[in-house]
Amino acid sequence: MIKGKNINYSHKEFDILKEVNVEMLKGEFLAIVGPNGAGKSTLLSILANELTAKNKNKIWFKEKEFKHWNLKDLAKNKAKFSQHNPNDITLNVKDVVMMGRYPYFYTTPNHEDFQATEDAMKETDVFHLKEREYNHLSGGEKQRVHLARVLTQLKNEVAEKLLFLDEPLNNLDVKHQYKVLQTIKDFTLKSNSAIVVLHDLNLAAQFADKIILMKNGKITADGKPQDVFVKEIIQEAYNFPCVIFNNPVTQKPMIVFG
Ligand SMILES: Nc1ncnc2c1ncn2[C@@H]1O[C@H](COP(=O)(O)OP(=O)(O)OP(=O)(O)O)[C@@H](O)[C@H]1O
Repeated sequence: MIKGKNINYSHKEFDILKEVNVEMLKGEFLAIVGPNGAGKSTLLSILANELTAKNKNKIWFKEKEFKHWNLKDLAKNKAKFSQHNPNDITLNVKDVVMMGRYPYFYTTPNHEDFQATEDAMKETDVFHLKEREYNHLSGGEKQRVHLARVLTQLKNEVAEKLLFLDEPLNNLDVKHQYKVLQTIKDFTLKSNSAIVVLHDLNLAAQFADKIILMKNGKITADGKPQDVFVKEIIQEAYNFPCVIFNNPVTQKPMIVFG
C-alpha cells in the first residue's frame, strides 16, 4: 500500500528523521506513537506527500511513486487529517465538510457529494450541527467537523484507499474517541488502510494492527502491539516508569504509567 525506505529529513542543521523505513500492507491500521518531538508528525507528512519542497525521499503509494500520480486521482485515493486545522472559518458546518468534495465537482455539488457529506457528518456525530456556524462550535465539535471533511473526501468507489490522521482524538470526549477509532477501524476492514498518530497507547493497542514507536527521529520498535508495548521498551522510549498488564476485556496490552 505504502512504502518508504531510508527516509531522512532535516531542518537547517537539525536532523528530524534519520533512516526511517516504513512499509504497510492494505487493510492495516498502523499507529505511530512516541514522545513529543519524536518526529511522528513529520513522518506522517512525508508519507502523505506533503513537505515536498525540501523532501527528497521517495515514497511509493500503491507501487507508484507519488511524483507519478495525477493529483486529482491522488485526492480520491488518500486523505490527511492534520493536527492543526483552521480555527476561524465563516461557513456553516455542512459547507466546511463539503470542502472534502472539492476534488469531485467544479461549481455545484451533485447528489453523491451531498450524500457523502451527510454520511460523514453522521459518522462523526455532527449531523445535528450542520446548519451551525463553524466558528461557534466547541473545540471537540470543530475537530469532528474536520474529521467529517476528511472522511467525505474518500467516499467513492476507489478500492484500497489510505487515510492519514495526525492526533485525531485531540479535544474529543471518551465516547467520541472510541467512535472515531471504530470508524477508522471499519474503514480498514474494507481493504483500506490508515496511519494514525496517537498519544494514547492503550487506544493504540486496542485498535491498531501494527505500531511504530519513535524517539529522536528514529523508529525504536515496530510490530504488533504486544511486541512493542513491552515494559522495558516503553519506559526507555518515554523515560518514565510503567507497568503493563493484559487487558482482561480486549486481551491487548494495557499500559499504566507512574
Ligand atoms: N519546520 C520545522 N522547523 C524546525 N524544526 C522543526 C520543524 N518541523 C519539526 N521540527 C522539529 O522536529 C522535531 C519533530 O517534530 P514533529 O512535529 O514531527 O514531532 P512529533 O513527534 O509529532 O511531536 P508531538 O508529539 O509533540 O506532536 C521537533 O523537535 C520539532 O521541533
